[in-house]
Amino acid sequence: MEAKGRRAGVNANKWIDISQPLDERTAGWPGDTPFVYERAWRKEDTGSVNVGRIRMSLHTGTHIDAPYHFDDAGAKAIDLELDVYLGEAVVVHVPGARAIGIGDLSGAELGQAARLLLRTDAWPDRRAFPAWIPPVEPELAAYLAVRGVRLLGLDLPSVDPLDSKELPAHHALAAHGIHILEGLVLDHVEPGRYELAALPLPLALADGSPTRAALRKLV
Ligand SMILES: Nc1ccccc1C(=O)C[C@H](N)C(=O)O
Ligand SMILES: [Zn+2]
Ligand SMILES: [Zn+2]
Repeated sequence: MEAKGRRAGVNANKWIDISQPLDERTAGWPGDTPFVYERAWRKEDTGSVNVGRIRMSLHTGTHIDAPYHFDDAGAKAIDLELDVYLGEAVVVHVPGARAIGIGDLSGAELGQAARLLLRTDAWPDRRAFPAWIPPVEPELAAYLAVRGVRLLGLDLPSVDPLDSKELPAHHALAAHGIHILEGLVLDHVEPGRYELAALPLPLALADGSPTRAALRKLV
């Protein structure tokens, strides 16, 4: 007989939410479409149900970038391989970095994980868009690709400087087959090995997708 608390769904090793809540106060990219939820139909009126609709930039809160975001010939959200967004991930703490490069990861245990999540702590107040973020150095892409990394996630709204037009890190990562997950919440996550789930929506034409990202400690 299974011990109490060990049944499926009541496991002590719970999934941890690492997503930003989406509401009117979520800090979007300056000038981009703000998040709005509204009830298209109200239960008072329909007699049966509330039916909501949302309007938002796909790059709001916790989201993935489809390559089409920065490459007109790039893959759309629906085309992205599910395996990239499900599986073992390593969380590495890189606090206080001016930029995130190979040197910041040399001491880290990347192990066999194909997914690397960087906890920078550089966006402490997520209700306001940051004035500055530490960018990912494009040279990191080749270093990670050699180690088998296929997804780079971080607790920042971009992997490039906020005013960048060339987006060197986005392009370098894509050129090395590394997908991008932005806007994570990792304040409460200790470095280590986890299982990650962060699937994009099957948006057929889209340049990105919001995602509900979650981690579970690997034991
Ligand atoms: N929403 C925008 C509007 C204008 C210019 C850039 C963005 C971005 O979102 C860039 C960011 N590096 C991103 O991939 O999420
Ligand atoms: Zn994005
Ligand atoms: Zn991006």
